[in-house]
Amino acid sequence: MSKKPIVGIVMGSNSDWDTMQHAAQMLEQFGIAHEAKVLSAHRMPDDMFQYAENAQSNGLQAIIAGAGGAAHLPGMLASKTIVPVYGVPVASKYLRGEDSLYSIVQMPKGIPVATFAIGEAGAANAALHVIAGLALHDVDLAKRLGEFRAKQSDTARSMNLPGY
Ligand SMILES: Nc1c(C(=O)O)ncn1[C@@H]1O[C@H](COP(=O)(O)O)[C@@H](O)[C@H]1O
Repeated sequence: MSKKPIVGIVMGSNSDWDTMQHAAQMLEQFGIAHEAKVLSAHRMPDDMFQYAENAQSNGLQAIIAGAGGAAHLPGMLASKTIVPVYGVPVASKYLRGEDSLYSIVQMPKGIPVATFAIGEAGAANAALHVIAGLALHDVDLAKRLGEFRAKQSDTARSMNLPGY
């Protein structure tokens, strides 16, 4: 994307990309300029702090942060920026992402992270939620989001069950 990113997608490891690419695809589909990078609170804390500190001045309006296991990345980002953080729990190897979910969702009062479902649906929905926020001030985007929803309804209406 050549336009200046307004949404940052970050994740603790490149092993999270299978999940987080669904956020990127959704933003791409709606033409929202974004960036995607690996950023770990645990493995590169100084980089993570710098990213959060510069997020607002760099023009980011939302950060979608995915992490698995001891998923501190979204919460630590939120503690260093007032740009809204949308957390995506990535499914972990041993606890299937329940650890990621609880790590992200149980933020202390005062430092919010909007937390989504574990995995692919959570990543896509985080992007859709960001898009919905942007659409409040963008008539064309609102129209396209409405069309997306209508198409989804049509697909659901046309679902048949074998024998019924
Ligand atoms: N939860 C975090 C953080 C963090 O929160 O800073 N950094 C990496 N990780 C997670 O570790 C998992 C395993 O990472 P590797 O696959 O690289 O071993 C990933 O799901 C990543 O998000």
